[in-house]
Amino acid sequence: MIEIKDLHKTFFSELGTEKKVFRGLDFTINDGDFITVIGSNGAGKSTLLNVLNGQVIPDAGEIILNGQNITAIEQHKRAKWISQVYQNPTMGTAPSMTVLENLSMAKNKGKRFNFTFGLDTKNIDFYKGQLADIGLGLEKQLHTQVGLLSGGQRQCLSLIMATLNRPDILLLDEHTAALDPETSNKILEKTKEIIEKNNITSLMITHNMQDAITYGNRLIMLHAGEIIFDIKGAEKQKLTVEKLLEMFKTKDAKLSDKDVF
Ligand SMILES: Nc1ncnc2c1ncn2[C@@H]1O[C@H](COP(=O)(O)OP(=O)(O)OP(=O)(O)O)[C@@H](O)[C@H]1O
Repeated sequence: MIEIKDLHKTFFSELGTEKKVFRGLDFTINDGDFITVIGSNGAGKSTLLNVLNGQVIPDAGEIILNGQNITAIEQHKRAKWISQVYQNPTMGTAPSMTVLENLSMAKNKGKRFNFTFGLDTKNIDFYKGQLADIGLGLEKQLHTQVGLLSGGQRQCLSLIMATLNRPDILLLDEHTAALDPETSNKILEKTKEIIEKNNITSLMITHNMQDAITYGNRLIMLHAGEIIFDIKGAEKQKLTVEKLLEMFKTKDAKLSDKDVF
């Protein structure tokens, strides 16, 4: 379980203007939740993920992971528990290394003397099976440099690398937004399969309303740093794109009366 308690975060631009992104957010993520996160531009979606992964340190508040306060734990140390796939396919993989080298590195993440473990040849069949499932031909390119792969192939690899050691939480920041619709669907279906099979607690940001409805057991709508809708289970299954768009229109009225701007 992850508890976010009374989270505050303000950014200052170079010109000194301030942007209060979170003003006391409370949010609990239950074990096994697969939460889709939607919301307007600048609502704080990526900042929420960055607070969880340790890239952004909150001004106040606490992040509690399975009872442990991890608020002050550095990003590279949290990587043991928290994995992320980014929107940009060039992030999350090492371009000058081969597919198999990248997978081997991910498998050994968190162990001492990573690189001396060398290639993880004993799991090659498993890797080939995972890569073949997605249908982008990667299983035949284990010895290809990752920098030469297509964006879709790199995202496929990033997803498999991020989930190899079953993280406590998987963060997906619009991880299929840069892909064509067919490739995006393939990666989303594989994402769902991996999450469900391994029961990985996950948050997925998307601007695609249909994907937000189709995937996951819970949907949150973030606006001006507040969760204005939190829809679960059977209620979520009844959602339609039209209904979500209607809900979007009520977003300003849903904000609490804290000092927003
Ligand atoms: N490192 C930073 N420095 C300054 N401002 C930042 C920083 N990170 C985020 N912000 C600002 O905080 C606000 C929230 O940003 P965030 O990226 O979390 O929004 P978002 O909901 O993910 O938006 P989008 O849908 O456009 O990606 C924005 O106004 C953004 O400009």
